[in-house]
Parts: sequence; structure tokens; C-alpha cells
Amino acid sequence: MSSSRLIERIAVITSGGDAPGMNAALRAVVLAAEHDGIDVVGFRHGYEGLLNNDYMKLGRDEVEHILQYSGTIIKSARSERFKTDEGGIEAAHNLDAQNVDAFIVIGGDGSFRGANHLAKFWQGPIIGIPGTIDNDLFGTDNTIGYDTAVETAMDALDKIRDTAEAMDRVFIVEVMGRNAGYIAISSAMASGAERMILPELQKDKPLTIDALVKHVEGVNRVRGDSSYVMVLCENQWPGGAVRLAEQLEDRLNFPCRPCLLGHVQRGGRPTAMDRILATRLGVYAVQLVQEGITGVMAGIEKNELVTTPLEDTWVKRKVLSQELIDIQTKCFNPIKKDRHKATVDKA
Ligand SMILES: Nc1ncnc2c1ncn2[C@@H]1O[C@H](COP(=O)(O)OP(=O)(O)O)[C@@H](O)[C@H]1O
Ligand SMILES: O=P(O)(O)OC[C@H]1O[C@](O)(COP(=O)(O)O)[C@@H](O)[C@@H]1O
Repeated sequence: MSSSRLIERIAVITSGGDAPGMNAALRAVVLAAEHDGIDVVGFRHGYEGLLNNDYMKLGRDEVEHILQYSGTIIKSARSERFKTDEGGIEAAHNLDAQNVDAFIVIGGDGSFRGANHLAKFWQGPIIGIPGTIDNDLFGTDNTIGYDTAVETAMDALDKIRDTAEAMDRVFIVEVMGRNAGYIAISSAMASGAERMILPELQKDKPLTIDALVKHVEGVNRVRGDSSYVMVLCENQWPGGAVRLAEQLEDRLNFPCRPCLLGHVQRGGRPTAMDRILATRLGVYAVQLVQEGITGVMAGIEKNELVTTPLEDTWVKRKVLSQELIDIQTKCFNPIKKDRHKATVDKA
């Protein structure tokens, strides 16, 4: 929907789980707005700040040198209160009280649901910028923070491989992603992991401990004494990596160790990719509100700036690349070599 209007003040929040590059997106919004003569206020702690009328003015001085840091200078939070009608009305009232003409939210699908909720009570243009390490939003190839999270997970997996290799151990490394396997598949591929457990791979047929034991034993048979690193997407095994390592160790003859990467993946220096993505999307969001466009997420697909209705970002499903899945599970599956060898031996 579009109807061009004069925008004099934009409000921005960072909401949900923080993601590396959120500061870079904030900076871009502020600098682009300032370039066009628009004021920016940042409400602190996500939607909670809208309810508490907790805001700060954001100008060049506040944002100039923040793009190299993760976290968010206006803080992030999850807010249950905001989800109610009373919360929506209160938030709309506070935006009006601050003479806000347009609203930009940097966050994930929950934050975008929140934006749609706000739109029921507030009339100005609302734009979403995808900021989540999970990369689980339809309408953009990458979300802000995802690239950095993968880089962090890969770095950790490389380090774990050193011990796994030196001591012929099995490691189960649990990465984040909520219900999406993007971080898991990318970090598994980038680090040469032997196995990955993703929601997308056990939708129809849940994995069993027997299948995993068989795989570890198969790899061991093919390679002899060797390391084995399994990347486990969170929420994909009851009890997570700790329980899975115990279960495997009970069945196998070698030590199995769990490692939970956790919130390490949400920190650290944002990669150049994330800083550039955040910068482009922040500038684009400011352009969109001035064009009177509302209810969409700003994204980048095939290197082109695109918009997607907010609801589509969570209703439609971005599909994990089958090419990547095939490389990992078929082409590079060490057990396949065993089968090939057996065929050769027979011949
Ligand atoms: N259905 C909803 N209606 C209104 N607000 C919502 C809704 N879902 C989420 N929100 C708001 O967005 C916030 C962030 O959502 P959350 O799912 O925690 O993170 P993310 O945006 O990273 O997915 C929530 O704490 C809540 O305030
Ligand atoms: O920091 P919390 O509240 O424990 O949340 C952890 C969740 O947040 C994330 O890091 C990011 O998810 P969202 O972007 O949806 O907030 C998930 O990968 C993880 O499941």
C-alpha cells in the first residue's frame, strides 16, 4: 500500500533476540533520515519502550561509530504486554504523543507480527527490517545477523575439530536457529561436519538414536580411528546435545562430548556482509516510509532490494536449499564411500 506523505519524524525499535548488525541498521536509518531532514527517535527495549514511553533521540553523534558492535544501543526485549489490544492502543498513543509519522522495527517474525498488531491501532507507515540470526524469514535471502552467526559457529566448529581429531572423539555441537536449520547447515558445510540434524531433515521421519549410532559406526569403519562432528540444530533432540552425547556414548566405544554454542552466536563483530546488508536495508526502509509504503519488510533477494508483505514473511516458508542438503547428506556422506568401496571390492 502506498500514498506519499511528508515524514518529519521516524521511530525505530530493535525487538526480539538481538542480532549482530542491528546497530549497523540503526545507524543507516538515522544517517539516511538525517540526510533527508527527518528526525529519528529510538524507543528502548523493543515494544516495551513503546509502552513505557522510553525513548531517546538518535542523531549522527549517537550512531556514527556503532556499526562494528553487536547488540543494540537502544536495547532489545520481548514484550508480552504489547500483544494485547490495550498494549497496542497504548503504543499507538505514545507514538502520536511524540509526533511520530513512521515506524521502523528491526527484528524477526515475532517483531513483524507485533508490527501488524500495531497497524490495527496506528495509521502511519510501518516497515520491518529483518534482524535475526535464524535467517527464517521469507522475502529476503539473508537476515541481518545470520552471516555473523554462521561465521562464529564455523570458527567454534574448527576449534572443536582440533580436539576431536587429536583424540578421535565424537562431538555434538548444538547451534541456534529456533525451528530453522540455516545456521546448522551452513556451519556444518563450512566446517566439514560429518552429520547435521536439522528440522527440515526430520519433518516426515524423525531421526532415531539407532540411525545415528549406525552412522557414527559407519564413518568409523570407513575411516578408521577418526574424529566425528555432528551439528545439532537446537530443539531437534529431546534433551539437546548433552542428552544426545550421553545416549551415543552409552552405545559407542568412544567418548562423545556435547558443546552448546548458545548466545555466543549472537555476539562478536558483525561480518562485512551483515554490516552492508544492514546498511542497505536501513537506507531502503527510510526511502519506503517516505514513499508512504506500509506493512512490508525491506529485504534483498538476488542482490535486489525488494519488499514483502509482513504477513508473508512468516506465513510463507523460505525453503532450505536442496543443493546444500544434497551435498552434505549424499555427495559428502562418508558412508557412501564405504558403499562404493564395497562395490569395488565385490567387482
Ligand atoms: N502475535 C503477536 N502480536 C503482537 N505482538 C507480538 C506478536 N508476536 C510477537 N510480538 C511482539 O514481538 C516481540 C518479539 O517477538 P519474538 O518472537 O520474541 O522475537 P523475533 O522478532 O526475534 O521473532 C514479542 O516479545 C512481542 O512483544
Ligand atoms: O535469547 P533467548 O530469549 O533465550 O532466545 C533464544 C532464541 O533466540 C534466537 O537466538 C533468535 O531468535 P529470534 O530472532 O526469533 O529472537 C534463536 O536462535 C533462539 O532460539
